Order: sequence, then structure tokens, then C-alpha cells
Amino acid sequence: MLRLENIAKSFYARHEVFDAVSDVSIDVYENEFLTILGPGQCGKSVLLNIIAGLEKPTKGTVDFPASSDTTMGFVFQKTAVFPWKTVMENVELGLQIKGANKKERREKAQYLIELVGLKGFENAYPYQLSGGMKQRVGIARAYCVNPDILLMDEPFGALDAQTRYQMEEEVLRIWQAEKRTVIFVTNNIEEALFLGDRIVLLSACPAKVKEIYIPRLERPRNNIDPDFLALREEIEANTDLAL
Ligand SMILES: Nc1ncnc2c1ncn2[C@@H]1O[C@H](COP(=O)(O)OP(=O)(O)OP(=O)(O)O)[C@@H](O)[C@H]1O
Repeated sequence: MLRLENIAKSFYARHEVFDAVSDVSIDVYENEFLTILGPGQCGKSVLLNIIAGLEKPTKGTVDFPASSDTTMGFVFQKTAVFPWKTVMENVELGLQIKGANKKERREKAQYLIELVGLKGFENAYPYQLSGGMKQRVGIARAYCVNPDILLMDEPFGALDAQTRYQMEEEVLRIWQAEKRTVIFVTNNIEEALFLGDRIVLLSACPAKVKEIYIPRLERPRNNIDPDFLALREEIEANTDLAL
């Protein structure tokens, strides 16, 4: 679905060259849930922005072997929901920009609002929603344009632990209902292990691929299962300290 080949990214700041990403090659397969795990400030967001086309790599290529018009949706850590728009208007925005007629976009948005558990909140404004509910709006909005690949950049990083667990279960439920290729960035080992078909472990900055793990764990995964804990420990031992 997506092939990253020898991606590197350097910034020129304060008269110095700063390497954020170095020689990253990853193949991403159709409909897989790929988690990208790495310590804080290691270059995860830079890598995801390169995949999204928001940043240009200094070296390397991003290819879409399956189709040249592969589309992407993005869910950010702090979802940029428009405060003056209702939940419905926020979710249907992408389709509106694409020129879909009102009936078509309302139907699609309504389906997704229900899928993410926000039925009854269609006409609510963001200030009336909790942090977890706003992230649900962000997820519904990203799905609404039918992207081939969904990019999520620490979408639950700002949520409390309880809401975060709940949202991790929700995002898997949605992924199972609406199969899509998902690339999910996190600095949380447990989250990466709970969600990922594969886990790409990055090194500290500049980000390089340290290891790719394929958890042989059935879903729904249980974070107190001995196999889960053993793999968690193995990944933890191999993880660089955050800068
Ligand atoms: N436009 C830029 N100019 C200069 N340096 C940058 C730029 N964008 C990112 N960086 C640097 O690249 C490094 C990696 O940043 P990035 O945001 O990708 O880290 P991250 O792994 O996503 O961090 P976190 O887990 O804290 O979100 C940081 O040191 C950051 O300051």
C-alpha cells in the first residue's frame, strides 16, 4: 500500500543541521494496523508528516505501489475541530470541500457519527464535548472522506488514562467495521502493543527503525496476559530513553 524507502529528514536551524529522521524504510500493507512507536521527540511526527505529504523528505522516496491516487486522512493529537461548527458540520466538512451534495454527505456523516458513538450529539458544538468526544469527531471526520490510509498522530496522548483505554478499544472496533490501512504513532508501548498488527520501534532522534515486532496475540488483547507482558518487557528493554 505504501513504501518508504531510505527516508531522511534534516532541518537547518540556528546555523546547524539537525537530523530528525535517518534512513527509514518501511513497507505498509493494505488494511493493516501499523503502530509506530518511539521515545518523545524522536521524529515520529516528522515521519508521519512526510507520509502525509506535509513535509518533503531530504532523502528517500514515498511510494504508493497499489495506486497513484491513494488518499489519506489525518487525526492529530489535538484535533482541530472547528469551534463554530456543530459535530455534524465538522464531520461532513471534507465531503463538503469535495463538492458532495448535502444528502450524500449527511448520510455518510450520520453513519460515522453513530459508528464513533456520538449519536444524539449531531447538533452539539465542540465546547459542549469532552476531550474524548472531540477525538471521536476527529476520527469520524477523517473516515468521512473514505481515505485509503488513515494517519493518526498520538490521537489519545492528551486524554486521561481511562478515556484513553476506552478510545483504544473504540478505534479497533471502528477499524474492524471500516477496514482501512491505519498508521498510528504513539510513544506508549502498551498502546502500540494493544493496537498494532505490527509495531515499528524507532530509535531516539534521529529516528531509525530499530526493530519491527509482530505480536502473536489474539484480539481483543489483554494487557495483563503473560504473553502481552513478556513482549511489552522485550520492547521496553529495546526502547531508547526519551531525550
Ligand atoms: N520544522 C522543524 N524545524 C526544526 N526542527 C524540527 C522541525 N520539526 C521538527 N523538528 C525537530 O525534530 C525532532 C523530532 O520532532 P517530532 O515532532 O517528529 O518528534 P516526535 O517523536 O513526534 O515527538 P513527541 O513524541 O514528543 O510528539 C524534534 O527535536 C523537533 O524539535
